[in-house]
Amino acid sequence: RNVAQADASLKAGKWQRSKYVGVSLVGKTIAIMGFGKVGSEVARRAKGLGMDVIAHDPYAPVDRARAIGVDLVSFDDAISTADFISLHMPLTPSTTKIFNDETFAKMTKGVRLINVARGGVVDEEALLRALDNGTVAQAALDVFFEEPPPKDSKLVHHENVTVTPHLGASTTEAQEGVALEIAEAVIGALKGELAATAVNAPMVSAEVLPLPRTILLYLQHNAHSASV
Ligand SMILES: NC(=O)C1=CN([C@@H]2O[C@H](COP(=O)(O)OP(=O)(O)OC[C@H]3O[C@@H](n4cnc5c(N)ncnc54)[C@H](O)[C@@H]3O)[C@@H](O)[C@H]2O)C=CC1
Ligand SMILES: O=C(O)C(=O)COP(=O)(O)O
Repeated sequence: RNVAQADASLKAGKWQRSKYVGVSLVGKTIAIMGFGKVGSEVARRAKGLGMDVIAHDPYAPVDRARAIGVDLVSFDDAISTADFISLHMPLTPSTTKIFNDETFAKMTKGVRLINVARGGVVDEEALLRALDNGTVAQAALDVFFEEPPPKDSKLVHHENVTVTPHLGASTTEAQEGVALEIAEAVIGALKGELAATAVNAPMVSAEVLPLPRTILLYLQHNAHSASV
């Protein structure tokens, strides 16, 4: 129902019921691009709203998708059949600007795009063109190529775009969860346990590689620095 725009309109003293007619989700197809922790939870909720859910993820296990009634499909099949496309893949060299003029051209006219992953997976200039030519009817963006985006960003000010300032993980509960997870990981690492969630460390325990922990951490840190 265009809640954000309708809220701003009513607060500005207007009563525009016909302007803010929305679309139903029941029976619509949503493509989840990236079927990991967030994507699979979005899929569960979309199912609950009566949507048909398809997903694209080159690495997701088929049985995990099947268990919640989701079909894993190719990138092109996902974007060309969906009414809604929700992005949940990481930003990597192969996903950078994966949504561009060429891929927008394959989408159903009037598709709605949600990006709560990373701004860099979308070519923002191409998204503006797709919004202006009606390929994308509406976009909801939580993330931007540059954060914060420039004050005069045409995307931010576009009437068919709803924006939030990178609030995807911003609930009291989620932030407590993150704090606890980090504290537990640090305690575990200092005890010499495997650092299962470290992005810059090999999964080798202190027993296997018998070096003092401080030297291990130093080596792990510098291995990462050397590789970026
Ligand atoms: N807006 C926000 O505040 C937040 C944003 N994020 C973003 O959302 C992303 C997803 O988060 P999680 O689900 O926790 O990560 P995750 O690692 O559990 O899931 C990412 C999934 O994307 C898949 N993937 C990798 N390359 C792909 C490709 N080329 N095409 C399709 N799928 C691909 C992976 O196989 C994996 O299943 C994160 O990388 C992060 O950038 C995450 C949390 C909060
Ligand atoms: O966890 C993520 O990937 C997020 O995007 C959340 O953002 P933050 O870590 O709160 O800056």
